[in-house]
Amino acid sequence: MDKLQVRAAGPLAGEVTISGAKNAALPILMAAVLAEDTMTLGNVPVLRDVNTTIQLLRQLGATVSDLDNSLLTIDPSTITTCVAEYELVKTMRASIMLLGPLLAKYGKADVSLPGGCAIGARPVDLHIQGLRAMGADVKVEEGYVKARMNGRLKGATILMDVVSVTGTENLMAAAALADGVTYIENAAREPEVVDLASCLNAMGAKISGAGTDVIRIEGVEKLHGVRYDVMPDRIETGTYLVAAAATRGSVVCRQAAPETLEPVLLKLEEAGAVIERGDDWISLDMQGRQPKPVSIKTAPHPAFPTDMQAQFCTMNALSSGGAKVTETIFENRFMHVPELKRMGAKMDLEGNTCLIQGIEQLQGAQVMATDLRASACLVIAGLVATGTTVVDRIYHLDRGYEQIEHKLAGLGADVVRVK
Ligand SMILES: CC(=O)N[C@H]1[C@@H](OP(=O)(O)OP(=O)(O)OC[C@H]2O[C@@H](n3ccc(=O)[nH]c3=O)[C@H](O)[C@@H]2O)O[C@H](CO)[C@@H](O)[C@@H]1O
Ligand SMILES: C=C(OP(=O)(O)O)C(=O)O
Repeated sequence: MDKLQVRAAGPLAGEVTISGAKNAALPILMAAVLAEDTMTLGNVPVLRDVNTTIQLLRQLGATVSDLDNSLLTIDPSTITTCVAEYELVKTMRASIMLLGPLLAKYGKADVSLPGGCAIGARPVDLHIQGLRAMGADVKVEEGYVKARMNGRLKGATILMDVVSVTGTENLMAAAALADGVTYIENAAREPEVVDLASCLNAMGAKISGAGTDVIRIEGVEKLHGVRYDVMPDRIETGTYLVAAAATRGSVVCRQAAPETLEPVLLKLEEAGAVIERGDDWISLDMQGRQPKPVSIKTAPHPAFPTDMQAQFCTMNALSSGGAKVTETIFENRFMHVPELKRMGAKMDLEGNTCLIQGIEQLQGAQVMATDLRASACLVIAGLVATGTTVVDRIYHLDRGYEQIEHKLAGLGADVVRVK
């Protein structure tokens, strides 16, 4: 199993090119199922989750090219089965986003239940309720969500009890081919929802309101293939910005989307970073200063993203004072805290809040990555720790960060992958 060996090498400095967003690429790849002909997707990140999605689509019978220079073609017209098997689904929760598109296009879908994961139970009840509201017969049997619809789904008004990103995406994609108008109320407003809506609209869908909490989808009979470029990854961008801040360094993120990252940039400024932004770049400069503590509370967009919480825990652990980090989205997303404590961090959990007292330096240790962003926060910790930090189980990291060791090395970090 691969590990990352990290040693402190001073402040990070330089430029890093941001990849396409995992959380936009995955729903867009799954929504390709809705097209009548070939989709050509650009800026697709080379990630384990993208690879899993390619395998899932091929298992359905779709003709999918190999990922070449961030380009991927998907011809869904060769699909022969609507079953997404457990073996692949269990490795990636986002597989549930095949449910809506398969059901809308073929009238049936059997998608394995993804199960719980390290950060929380993550039920899919809202996905199921929404499809039922559109007239589908949906059962959970033998570990599978089995959905059936005779004819087209029917437009409906769906009120989401909880703001759900993939729930909104699944239902929006399904409604694109429904008969009539669907309203999704209390919809997720994340930029990745907007990117999926833009892709669907380019395919011929009639979606308005994406990015607000009410999305209107006027169903159409058919969608066609298009060429579409996936948006930049705001969480990858935020991770490199925090890595630079924690090391008291500087970084320029190229091919980024600053407008998708406002809550993170504001908190980095509060930490003392000098931030500048252009159309597609963001720079951060700590001018050698130790980060100031910043308290955060995660919540749905446009508030502070849960996917940046772990990285901010590390930055606060190295800050000049005390901070409070509150997680409101996932019930178990502090698995990194005991690992950071093994590196000498001063932090304590009280319910869904982590109380952190910053110190000057952490100590290298062997640590275990438990989920994607927890892994990233441990790598950042290693960049400023004495001695060597070995981060185990980095297959989590490979789900969401393209070539992290090469990108960090480009910024002057001493990070090596060991087999
Ligand atoms: C592939 C992808 O885009 N993943 C992102 C997506 O995950 P994902 O879409 O799975 O997360 P959700 O937005 O659905 O989860 C938000 C909350 O809603 C709850 N919930 C969700 C669905 C449901 O049917 N019932 C229910 O109760 C969840 O348990 C959680 O407490 O948004 C999360 C929150 O921004 C991010 O951390 C993930 O990186
Ligand atoms: C939790 C995440 O992803 P997923 O929903 O794919 O598990 C994440 O990207 O931080």
